[in-house]
Amino acid sequence: MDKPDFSAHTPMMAQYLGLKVDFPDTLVFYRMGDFYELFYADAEKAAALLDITLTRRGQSAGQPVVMCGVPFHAMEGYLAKLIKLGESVAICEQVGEVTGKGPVERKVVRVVTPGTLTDTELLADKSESILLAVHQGPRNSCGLAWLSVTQGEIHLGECAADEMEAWVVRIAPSELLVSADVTASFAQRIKALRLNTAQGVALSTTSRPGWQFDAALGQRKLLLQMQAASLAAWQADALPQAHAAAAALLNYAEHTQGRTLSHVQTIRVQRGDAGIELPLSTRRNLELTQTLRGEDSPTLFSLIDTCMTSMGSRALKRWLLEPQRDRSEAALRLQAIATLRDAPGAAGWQKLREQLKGSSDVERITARIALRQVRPRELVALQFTLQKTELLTPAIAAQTALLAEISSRLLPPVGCAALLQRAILEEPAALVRDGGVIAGGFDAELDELRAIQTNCDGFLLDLETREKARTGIANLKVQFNRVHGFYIEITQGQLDKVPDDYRRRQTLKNAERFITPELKAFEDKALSAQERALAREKWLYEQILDALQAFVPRLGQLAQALASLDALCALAERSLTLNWCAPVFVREPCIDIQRGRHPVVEARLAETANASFIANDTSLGPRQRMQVITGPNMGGKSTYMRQVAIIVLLASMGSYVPAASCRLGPIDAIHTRIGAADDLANAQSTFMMEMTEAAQILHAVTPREAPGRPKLTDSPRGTSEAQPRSRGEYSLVLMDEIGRGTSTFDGLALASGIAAHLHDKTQAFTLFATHYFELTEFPAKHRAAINVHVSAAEAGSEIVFLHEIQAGPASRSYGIHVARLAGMPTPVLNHARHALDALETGASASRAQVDLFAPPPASLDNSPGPLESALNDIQPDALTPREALDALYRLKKLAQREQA
Ligand SMILES: Nc1ncnc2c1ncn2[C@@H]1O[C@H](COP(=O)(O)OP(=O)(O)OP(=O)(O)O)[C@@H](O)[C@H]1O
Repeated sequence: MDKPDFSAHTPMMAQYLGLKVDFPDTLVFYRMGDFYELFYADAEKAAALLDITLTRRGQSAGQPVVMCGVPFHAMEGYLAKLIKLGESVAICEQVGEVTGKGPVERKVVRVVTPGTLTDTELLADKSESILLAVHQGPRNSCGLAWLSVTQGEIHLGECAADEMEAWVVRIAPSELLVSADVTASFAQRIKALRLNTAQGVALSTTSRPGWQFDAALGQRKLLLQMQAASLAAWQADALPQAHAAAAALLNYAEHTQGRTLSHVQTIRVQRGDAGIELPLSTRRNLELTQTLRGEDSPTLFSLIDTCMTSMGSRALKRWLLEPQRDRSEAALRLQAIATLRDAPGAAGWQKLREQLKGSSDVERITARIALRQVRPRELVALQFTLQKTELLTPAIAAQTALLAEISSRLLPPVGCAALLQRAILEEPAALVRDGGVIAGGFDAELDELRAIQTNCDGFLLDLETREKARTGIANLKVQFNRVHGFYIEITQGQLDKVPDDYRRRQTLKNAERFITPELKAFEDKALSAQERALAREKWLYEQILDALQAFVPRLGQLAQALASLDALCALAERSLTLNWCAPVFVREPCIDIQRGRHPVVEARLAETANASFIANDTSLGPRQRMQVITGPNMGGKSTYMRQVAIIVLLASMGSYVPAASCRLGPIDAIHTRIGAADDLANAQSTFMMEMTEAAQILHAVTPREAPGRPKLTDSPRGTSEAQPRSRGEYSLVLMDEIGRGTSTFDGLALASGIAAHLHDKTQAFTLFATHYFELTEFPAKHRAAINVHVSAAEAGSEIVFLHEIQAGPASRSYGIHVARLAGMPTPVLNHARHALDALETGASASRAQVDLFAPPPASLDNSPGPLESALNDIQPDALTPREALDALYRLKKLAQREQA
């Protein structure tokens, strides 16, 4: 395609605009000396986003040039900010020599986009930055391909088009590629996608030309990437929709990196139904990686992640978020954890963790080697890790199948560490640009060039002594500065002694600076040696990168092995520190937990209140599938339900669990509907949210009478066989307080309808917490449901939460007691008690009209209020003066509250 004519512009702006044409939607950082400059619309956008000054300078094509700039050495910080805001940046460097004729040649060397980050500074240590391509296929089919540029795997998947959103949300990409040719409604759905953050940020989406989403092209690219003749080895050969997505994905990744991704050498095909279904609402409600407020801690992940390396943390997060229905991998992990827990000495988890400590991020360094972006210090860190790893391998050899496999991959590639040790200085400069990277003795030519520089000092001292003697000037000095090079400095008073062969270089206030033919000859040699040494170092570094390419596949395997070992050791450590037990997988459908605990609540109680967590048992099976849970607010219903889901999830990922024992049958999904936070961003009311989520669950949970979960794709050629649900497989459903967002009768009616559907139709294992007492009658009519309640005891007018799950329905709700604990003013409580009595009597007297707003009789409440109780509790003789003063303040506060 012909480029537009920019001849009316200055040569520099014409060059800029010529480059910009290829990056219309990307901010172009145009290198000019020590700055990256942005022009015109890019400048206006960047100035606003980065809060930097926008200026107008000179004219081009008769218009002032609008521009802004950032210093080149501070570029990373600005880049990070822009990427976080979802922008992409093309970095355009000077690549040619200064010729004096026209602008220096420039080229875009790298494009940084939210989904293709490789810079250590821009990436979060513990999470991947994922690039996802989505392809809208024919007949309601959809193909997906995704990767993290710093990992060695490409993932493929196919699904029905209406499942697209669920897949995208689960993959949680940083950037999404979509064809410019998708239908308007598909484009609209993509636009509506939001990230899983507290604010629900819109996804960064990049449109790519339609022809890039081509199945045949994708297959060819994948074959080339894998250097294989068939994709069958990865079971990835008959996925045309995913291949089409892969074509666009690889093309874009290569385009941004400026080269092929030679380190990506594995394909992983994800079948939608191979994993335990873990919808976004479940991840959120169980606070797996983010709290409900959107913070990173305290969460289940922050509790279990005691990994020594960021590779380990990332692996652990993957295990947690992608538990599999097939439990063989989890069983292998459990076996390995058991061995690591008990193994003595060097083979035990403590010793291994000591060895893993301080290991570098081999996975990301390997990717950066393949992309030729690796920095000298990362290579030193890699070498250090490789040497440590050599010590690790013999320690864990062949204890269990998984550990044996890890140990076989842990072998560092032969010669890699030795090459790095020979080639790179122990403490190299940060960038090759500055020199000081290649070790002495690695290259004779470099050594020679460096020797000239090192001998410089000796030569200069020698020259100074000789010239002092020749001229008789005792304070003569031979020196160097960057601007003027070498010179001999003579003070004003001594100028008459200067010999004839001295040539004046510079005049200062009190001195003159000279050069001699001998010094000039030395200067030429020394300065050119420095330049040549720098050029030689850059060249050698490229040679080293070439040599390292051969190690990339083995380094990739090593990284995976280190990550798995680290994650297993962390789980071993957690199991011992937190007193967790090994779950037992059984074939028959059941969730049998004895003395189960909620690990995050338990940890928080221990930390903040120094209190212990009350353990509870759970028993669910085909004959007892549903628990209707009642009891006071704050009694622990939500905690109990969540702990069951968390234990099931931990077991399914292959971790020990917070319980005394746990038997677990096959589980295919965990669905949750727990407390609704208003989704104001999407203008949904609490009740609407509640009903939407409940409806999603009822649709998603597989009815037991159906043969299996719906197939992933309707594509006739799709091979992603839906794994039929085995007879023993059940979904776990948590329903918390459904129906509370509407009027009592509506809510009760809906809650009982939902309970009946879950019991009769879907037959899932269901924990159903409710504040509708009427629902405690549900088990009488539904054979597989039972009543349980969280216990509480009354002490006078106070309530004590026992947090124990007991058989049978709760006797009463204690709502007013809880309101009192929350500091509700006494008059309101009195009113509420009166209204409650009236309601209860009214209900028993066949719902006679109750006046909720009638004032309570004056004598209704004889029990002491908070102020009176506090006064009664005080024993003046037992108080120190300080305690007495504190008590006085407390009473005053209570009195103020009552008056409020
Ligand atoms: N088993 C337990 N042992 C100790 N403390 C617990 C236990 N369960 C819950 N708690 C404590 O009680 C608090 C309230 O628990 P939770 O939110 O589960 O109650 P709830 O019955 O669901 O209340 P609501 O109906 O108001 O939502 C928790 O934050 C925790 O501090």
